[in-house]
Amino acid sequence: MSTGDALSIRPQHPAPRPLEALRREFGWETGSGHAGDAAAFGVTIDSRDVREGDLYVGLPGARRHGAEFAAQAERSGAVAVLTDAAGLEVTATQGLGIPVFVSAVPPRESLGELAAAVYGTAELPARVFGITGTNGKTSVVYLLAELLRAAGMTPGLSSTAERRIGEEVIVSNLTSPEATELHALLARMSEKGVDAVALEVSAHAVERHRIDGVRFDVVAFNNFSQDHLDDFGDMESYFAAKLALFAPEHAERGVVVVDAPAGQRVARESRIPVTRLATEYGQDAEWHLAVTRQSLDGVSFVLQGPEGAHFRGSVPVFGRFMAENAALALIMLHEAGIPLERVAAGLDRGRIPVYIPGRLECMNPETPLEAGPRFFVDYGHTPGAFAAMLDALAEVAPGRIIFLFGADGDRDTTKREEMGRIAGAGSDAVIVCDYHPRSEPPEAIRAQLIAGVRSANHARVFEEGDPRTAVRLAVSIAQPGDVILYAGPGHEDYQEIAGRILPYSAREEVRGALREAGLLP
Ligand SMILES: CC(=O)N[C@H]1[C@@H](OP(=O)(O)OP(=O)(O)OC[C@H]2O[C@@H](n3ccc(=O)[nH]c3=O)[C@H](O)[C@@H]2O)O[C@H](CO)[C@@H](O)[C@@H]1O[C@H](C)C(=O)N[C@@H](C)C(=O)N[C@H](CCC(=O)O)C(=O)O
Ligand SMILES: Nc1ncnc2c1ncn2[C@@H]1O[C@H](COP(=O)(O)OP(=O)(O)OP(=O)(O)O)[C@@H](O)[C@H]1O
Repeated sequence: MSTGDALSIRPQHPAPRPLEALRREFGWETGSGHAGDAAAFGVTIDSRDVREGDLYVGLPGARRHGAEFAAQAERSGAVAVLTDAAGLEVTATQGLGIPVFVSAVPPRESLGELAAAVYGTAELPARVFGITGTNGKTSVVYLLAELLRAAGMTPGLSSTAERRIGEEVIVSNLTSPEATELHALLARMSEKGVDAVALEVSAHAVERHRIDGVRFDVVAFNNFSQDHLDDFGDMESYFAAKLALFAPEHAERGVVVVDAPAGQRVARESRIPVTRLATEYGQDAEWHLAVTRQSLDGVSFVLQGPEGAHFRGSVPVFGRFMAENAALALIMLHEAGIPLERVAAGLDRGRIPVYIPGRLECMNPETPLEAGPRFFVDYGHTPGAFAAMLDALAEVAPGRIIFLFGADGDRDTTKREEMGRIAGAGSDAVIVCDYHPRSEPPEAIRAQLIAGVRSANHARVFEEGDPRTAVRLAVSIAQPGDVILYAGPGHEDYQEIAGRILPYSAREEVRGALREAGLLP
């Protein structure tokens, strides 16, 4: 079941929270109206997501003040508004019939605790797992869910691709939901008997109080490389936002991949106890991972930890880093007191049957390599992800590598040349197409990417703005045994061009192109 157009998943049986009690607990002033004996059943910061009985929180934003939407929230059933002093002024002219409360501290700073109070999620019976890092968070979340299922548990998850509780699914627009959405989701998970929750935690989420009010049993850090410099300004601030997750106010304990200096620094500077994973035996760590076999169809590994803890298994997705993602997820379970033997008992010879939507997803796994190319669709959009994927492919690709990609408009522009350079250095042919140009001229974005590719002075470069044509061009130049990797769109089903959201599914397009070429039935 999908939840249609709703912006958030809500509990079906919310308890009433008297407004006056909330007002006193959080120390709000009454700006206008009276709480009376009204009660809130939910809380949201988005007027478009208001349900009957909600407390609407009008936050200042980059473009608008949320208080501007208070009247709209009232029309949709909000029973009260919470805002700041500036927001109170904004509401003064709206003729509201519901009370307006004013918080002395910026309301965002207490949003997590407020949402936990409204939805009753401050103490959860479920174990909660969180993963942060630049690349691979979504993959780790799906692996966690699969391993928890194997251990006999009922997982719920929140990732860039979707929020999921069993068959109840909502497509996400943020990697990490706002606190109000997150606590509503957790409340619904509790209703559905979820006993383990896997959450992707972006740096934005830590910095913008989106995870406040959640107590993680185990958090993990996998890797760190350039991304989001448009938001964080520099790498140190971006790093600091991720490191801040490793603090007692957020989590009990942590797991850190220490192959690279960033991970070693997280392990050193963490304010909670951490255990370390290394993929090199020389590296000082409690856990070590060794890849034992790999092919285009997946990777097998052995994981060894303290006091004889070990796991031998495989993942049906290629790349050493996928083994690392799986190892990280396994250690997180171990740290939460779920024995690896219990996980193994729920699997067939250690095979983790994970499906990660749009992450190195092979669109034609049945095509014999001697009959045609294999086409993968991926969500990678950072230099770090490109390097990891292309290094991994270099180890397993039987033929040439054809790399198809574009880059986000209106987002971190400084990573484009490096993405192009890595694409050029690691592939035999590169096709540069459009991704989400947004308000930028698409040809200017392509030119930056192509300059990067040419700086590697290696691959053949094709420019084809229309991704539908680019996909077909890739199929037409590929030979049996070649691998085509289309990085960027992953699971997405839209393209954002000049303020318009247009339907576009890379996966559907690739399937169509493969069918036209006789490579899919
Ligand atoms: C650039 C940015 O961070 N924008 C976020 C921000 O929007 P804003 O400040 O521009 O908000 P605004 O449009 O001025 O509106 C102000 C307030 O009015 C409310 N509003 C607005 C319009 C309306 O009709 N009704 C209404 O209630 C909004 O909910 C908001 O609370 O506040 C919104 C509500 O809190 C966020 O949803 C929105 O995230 C956008 C969608 C976004 O793309 N954020 C990115 C940067 C992000 O968070 N990314 C990370 C990392 C992803 C990764 O690692 O790959 C993530 O976790 O997703
Ligand atoms: N451990 C890893 N190290 C480096 N790259 C990885 C790793 N795991 C996955 N990747 C690459 O990064 C891409 C994005 O992976 P994934 O979506 O899991 O990351 P993410 O951190 O969730 O990113 P986002 O928050 O933008 O969704 C993958 O498709 C793959 O190309």
